[in-house]
Amino acid sequence: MARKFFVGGNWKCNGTTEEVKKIVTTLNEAKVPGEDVVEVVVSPPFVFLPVVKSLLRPDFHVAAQNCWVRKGGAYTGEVSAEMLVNLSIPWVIIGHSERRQLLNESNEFVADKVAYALSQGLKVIACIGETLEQREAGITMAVVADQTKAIAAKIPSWNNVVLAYEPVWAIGTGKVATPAQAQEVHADLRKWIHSNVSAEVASSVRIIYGGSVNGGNCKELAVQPDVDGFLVGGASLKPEFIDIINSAT
Ligand SMILES: O=C(COP(=O)(O)O)NO
Repeated sequence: MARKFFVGGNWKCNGTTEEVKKIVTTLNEAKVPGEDVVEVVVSPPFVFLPVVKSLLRPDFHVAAQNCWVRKGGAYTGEVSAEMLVNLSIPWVIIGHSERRQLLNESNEFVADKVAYALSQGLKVIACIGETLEQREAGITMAVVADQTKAIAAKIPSWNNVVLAYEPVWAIGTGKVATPAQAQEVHADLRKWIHSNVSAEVASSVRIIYGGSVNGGNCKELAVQPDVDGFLVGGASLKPEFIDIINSAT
């Protein structure tokens, strides 16, 4: 089954109003393939979601970088899925490794968040990935399978889920996974989904790669059969993000 290429831009905790407006101008002026070829979703910090959404070209979409695990209420500092829906924000990134590590978000907690966000009608970029220690210990597949299993156990459908494999050792380090490393994990993840979810989901779910993707390395990654796109951090704040979008296969 042909899977539409997906390019996400995770702006993380960066930007001012002026800076995000400049990025949006660059995106709006970019010459890129149509939505039938590549799905582009940019993810500014919460505070800039309304302004980015109001200025962004209609064929690109926005995501929040997180949302709360249940209905809003006495949860100081949190942003609920309902609030994102109210702002017509269609996507949300959940389980990014920076949150798993810095805020101790467990596999279960991430899975509950994915399930709740889907239940409110959001589309989810669900992040998984192993640490350098886990890779060096040879347990990469066990770790990402556990992370995926927790999510699979809690969601009724994968229709609105994009799975982002982001090896922690490649995030922000400039040490991108080789095409072979990325393809190996993506293929194993698709096999795991085939055996534990369904053949249909395995062939249709997009598995995207994140971790030091840039304009120079995106093409050799994009041609890998089980790499369906990217979740880009640092480079999504730069004009080279357009090159990454244009690497869509
Ligand atoms: O965290 C990342 C990747 O970040 P970098 O591209 O800066 O490695 N995506 O969500």
